Amino acid sequence: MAFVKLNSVTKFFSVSTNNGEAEGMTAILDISLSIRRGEFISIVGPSGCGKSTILNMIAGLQLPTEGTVTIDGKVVLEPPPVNKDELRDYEKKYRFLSPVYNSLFKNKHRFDISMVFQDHSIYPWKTALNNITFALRLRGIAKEECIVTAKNALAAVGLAGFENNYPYQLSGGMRQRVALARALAVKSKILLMDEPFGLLDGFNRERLQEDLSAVWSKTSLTVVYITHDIEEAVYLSDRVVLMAPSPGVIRNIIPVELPRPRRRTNPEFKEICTNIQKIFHSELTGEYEYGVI
Ligand SMILES: Nc1ncnc2c1ncn2[C@@H]1O[C@H](COP(=O)(O)OP(=O)(O)OP(=O)(O)O)[C@@H](O)[C@H]1O
Repeated sequence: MAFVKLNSVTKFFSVSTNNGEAEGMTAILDISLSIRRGEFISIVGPSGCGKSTILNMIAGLQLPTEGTVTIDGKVVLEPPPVNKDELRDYEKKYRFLSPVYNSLFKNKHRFDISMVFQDHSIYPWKTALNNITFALRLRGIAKEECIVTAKNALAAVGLAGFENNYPYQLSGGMRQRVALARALAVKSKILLMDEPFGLLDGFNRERLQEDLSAVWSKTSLTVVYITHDIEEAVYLSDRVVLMAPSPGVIRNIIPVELPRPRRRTNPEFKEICTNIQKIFHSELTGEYEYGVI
């Protein structure tokens, strides 16, 4: 059964032209996608095809223009009402979007989602440990438990011994590990990752992919992962969703049925990567680089 579901979702943005007139653009058109609980799914596609827009709608940060996004059968975000009284109820209903409200309304329904972005988004004035304990404290967890959980999360991503380092005392890869540790520590059910390793060098990126895959295998976390890197998508995912632009649509969904941990040198692994590249070659025109779209 689908855990995260996009039902015929279209997203339309209005933008202003050079002469100040409003103009519309359809970022994604009629997208349907069902993601199983505990599944690791990657969305791959050229720049501007709507990958981040999909992630934002799952997170409840953007509202679909048409269609719905549901998590566990519940609509993530409904259009705001025009009537003032109804608006008050609407705001109450969607308080879960703020972690502070999450801790205040623990027993109310909420969608447990963590996000990791390309720029690590960790607080520069807090140590690695305190970046994580802060997120846990917001969820109403007791101080002592926060410290234990944060230490374990840092150890899980290879940062034991760096608890008291500030972000400026860590490398880019280590900072991204802190962001990953924070996302894992809060024990959300869904992890949304928007090109999280995109700024790292090849060596660091591969190490982080391996660690993410190992950590994910031990959880029941549902992951939606955005990348431009086909090899990365095949390494990490149960299924790879291929998108095409203008407007953004799903072209193909490719299952990756290889045992884990995966080996990039495995001929079957390479074959899947090559097949996906072929699909892109046949679908798209324009600039194309080996392995990265
Ligand atoms: N708030 C917005 N207002 C107007 N247009 C937007 C807005 N957000 C996104 N778009 C447009 O929607 C389209 C899809 O954007 P989106 O960021 O989802 O693409 P993407 O596939 O994630 O791109 P990239 O790989 O470059 O990050 C783009 O053409 C973008 O310009």
